[in-house]
Amino acid sequence: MIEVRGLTKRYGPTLAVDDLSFQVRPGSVTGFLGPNGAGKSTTMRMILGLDRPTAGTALIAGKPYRDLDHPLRTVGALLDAKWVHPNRSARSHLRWMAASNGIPDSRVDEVLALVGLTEVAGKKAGGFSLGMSQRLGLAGALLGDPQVLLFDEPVNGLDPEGIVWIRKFMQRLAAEGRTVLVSSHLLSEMALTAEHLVVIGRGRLIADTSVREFVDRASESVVRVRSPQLEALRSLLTAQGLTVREEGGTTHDKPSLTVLDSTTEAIGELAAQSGIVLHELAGQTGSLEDAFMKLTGDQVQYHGTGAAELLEGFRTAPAQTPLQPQTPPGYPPAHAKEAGR
Ligand SMILES: Nc1ncnc2c1ncn2[C@@H]1O[C@H](COP(=O)(O)OP(=O)(O)OP(=O)(O)O)[C@@H](O)[C@H]1O
Repeated sequence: MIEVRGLTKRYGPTLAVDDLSFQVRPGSVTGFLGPNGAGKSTTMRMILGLDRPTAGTALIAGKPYRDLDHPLRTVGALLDAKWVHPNRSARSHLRWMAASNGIPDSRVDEVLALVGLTEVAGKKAGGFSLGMSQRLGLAGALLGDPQVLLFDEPVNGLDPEGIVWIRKFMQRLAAEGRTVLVSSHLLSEMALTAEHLVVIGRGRLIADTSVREFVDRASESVVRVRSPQLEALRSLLTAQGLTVREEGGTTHDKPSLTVLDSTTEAIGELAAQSGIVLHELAGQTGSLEDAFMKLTGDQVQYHGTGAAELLEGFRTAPAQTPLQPQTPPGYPPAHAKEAGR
């Protein structure tokens, strides 16, 4: 279990994380979703004791990271997969990590097998592809067999095969009863990976909801309707206060109306009462972006930005910048304590 309460981080004039509260429960993958710069990495770094909050607390298994007796046995994290000594082999990298955390050597070969790196365990990690580096990072996160796992944009830059592998791996870890928090700026990826979503924008909580609910909101909202009496239908619907948009009307596509925030039942009955003939009446599965827009309208305005601008961040987000410092928890052991945090 991860519990974040009133978490706030200010970097000079930038409020990176703003009074954020949420819980991450065991047994399912929780997606931590937000556009680039929303504050996901900062939040994760505070949870992992790598950054000190300006206000608020982040607890893992009921304690701040710095108070954990065995950090690596409690929480594992994959922040930056390229954080390895390039001349070390995968096995010696993990052995060094295990030794400095009081974890028996035998666990190293177990985790190498878990992530499918046994055959290349003796090879220098510096020559690994991004996908292999991600697996090595995962092996490191799993060394202490922790119940809580955090992954920051784990599929960034991976090929489709690597993405599916990581996704299934995270789901398996959750199915074993672990608490899994995974950040992403991609709605579509999270819809496939996570069961629960914590959505943030500009450092603030926007939604804390199941993926199913999130998707349902999208599918409920839009109805497409065609009629030979399109103008009469449009007047009828707008008189009811509904938002109506005309679509199509090209040689390939007959004109239709898209009605927001209504149902096929309501529109069918209205049309029947007015004697309007319908040629098509279909509930449309809205995109996740539609659901996001619906869900965030007010909060987005609160931040003084348009929903479209925020969504633009989801669609055209540039590659993630590396985290600073690039140090996973437990490296070196009790480093947070030594730093006096
Ligand atoms: N060390 C730092 N010093 C100053 N500003 C920072 C620092 N780290 C993050 N920020 C700022 O805090 C805000 C949140 O950044 P953060 O990296 O947490 O967002 P994010 O959601 O993880 O996005 P990304 O996916 O791009 O990493 C941004 O405006 C960023 O520029």
